[in-house]
Amino acid sequence: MSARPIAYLTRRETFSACHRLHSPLLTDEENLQIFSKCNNPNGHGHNYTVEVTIRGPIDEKTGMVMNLCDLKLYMEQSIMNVMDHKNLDKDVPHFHHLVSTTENVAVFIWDSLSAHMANPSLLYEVKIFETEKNIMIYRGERE
Ligand SMILES: Nc1nc2c(c(=O)[nH]1)N=C([C@H](O)[C@H](O)COP(=O)(O)OP(=O)(O)OP(=O)(O)O)CN2
Ligand SMILES: [Zn+2]
Repeated sequence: MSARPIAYLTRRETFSACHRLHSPLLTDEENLQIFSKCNNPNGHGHNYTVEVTIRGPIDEKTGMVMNLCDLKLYMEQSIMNVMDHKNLDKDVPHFHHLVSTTENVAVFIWDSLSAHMANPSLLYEVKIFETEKNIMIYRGERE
């Protein structure tokens, strides 16, 4: 029996949210110095694009790594229902005490997807375009 080919499957979603960069671990002065305009108490918004990539063997019977309908559902549960048209800092409990940088948003999405997926070991990458110029990647690595 020959080894099954490994493929990568990506689905993209976009969501809109507002936030303010303010860390509870820093003083008000430090927050202003580090985050400058992004520390404005009025907050600001982004149209985020998120790409979730699945990596795994192509099933010989279904011809799929994962059914895209399942990935769509996982992304709705983990991303769209939780963050779309929300204030990340006020509406998402995870960010009540954690600064809502895109790095932290990416880790939050990874952990949330892992909790919803039938086989979380297939999750390969979460990539977020915060703006057209600012892009974050998280692959579940920790040190
Ligand atoms: N490491 C991080 N640094 C910054 C983050 C972040 O999430 N991680 N976030 C911000 C701000 O929230 C915001 O995203 C910065 O936006 P802005 O400077 O407006 O974005 P652009 O670089 O695309 O804007 P231009 O002014 O057109 O260059 C800041 N830092
Ligand atoms: Zn921002």
